Amino acid sequence: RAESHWCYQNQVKPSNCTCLGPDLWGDSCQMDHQSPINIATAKTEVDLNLRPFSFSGYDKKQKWTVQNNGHTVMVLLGDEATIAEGGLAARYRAKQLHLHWSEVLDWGSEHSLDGDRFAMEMHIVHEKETGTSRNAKAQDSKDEIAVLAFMVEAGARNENFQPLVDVLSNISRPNTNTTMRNSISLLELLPKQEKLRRYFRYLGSLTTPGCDETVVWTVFQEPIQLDKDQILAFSNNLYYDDNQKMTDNIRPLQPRGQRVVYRS
Ligand SMILES: Nc1nc(-c2ccc(Cl)c(S(N)(=O)=O)c2)cs1
Ligand SMILES: [Zn+2]
Repeated sequence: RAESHWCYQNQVKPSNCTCLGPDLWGDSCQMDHQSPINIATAKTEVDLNLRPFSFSGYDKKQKWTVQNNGHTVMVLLGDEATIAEGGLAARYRAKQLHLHWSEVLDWGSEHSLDGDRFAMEMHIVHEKETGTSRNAKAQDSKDEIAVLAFMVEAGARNENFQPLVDVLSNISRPNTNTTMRNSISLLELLPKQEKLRRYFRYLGSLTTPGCDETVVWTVFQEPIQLDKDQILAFSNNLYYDDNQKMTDNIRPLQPRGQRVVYRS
């Protein structure tokens, strides 16, 4: 029997075991420092080391490759942008950004803040810059990956996202790629920089298999705004496979356990 691939709950068909839903994900997915989690803001602890981030190359306008990989829409960021500070132990290089979403506008984020969920959640995935020496490549450190997570809420139209929204119809089918016509910079996709001083920090995992517990998470308090049509464009143009719309590509909340969530 062909190896069943992982999928989200709404893709699991009782008829035949087409794919493995979140309860059946393997690798590290059943361990106890997993993501996403609900962030109970009153229980977070201030950490004065959580200084503002310094963004380098985030202002560079790029024409990015965008792909539908069967689980999300992923923008390949070409190793040109890095982050440092922000309480991180090293500089991290931006590799890709992708999103999670729903057609239900208060259901589409992976993390929740005091139980509130948002229309979407955008993840910018970075890898730790290691020194040139080989032994610095500790692949299994708890902070090998740094993800910057931004909530997206329905509100004003966001012209900066339109170049991405416009190409979604070109990559409706899984395993298709396209290039964004207009070039935009990462910085233009984010809330204004002065709003990025307030964020939450905890150690967790990838929210997709193998769920490696190697992610230092940053969840920003300030949401990005897109208008309803822009948000719904993701569910209406993208497909998991031949006949199922890509929507609700969100992992269920995981137990926080004894982990402390810090705030800047
Ligand atoms: N093939 C795919 N990979 C991902 C992915 C990869 C790395 C990371 Cl870090 C993440 S997440 N959601 O934890 O930010 C998702 C999604 S779909
Ligand atoms: Zn993600």
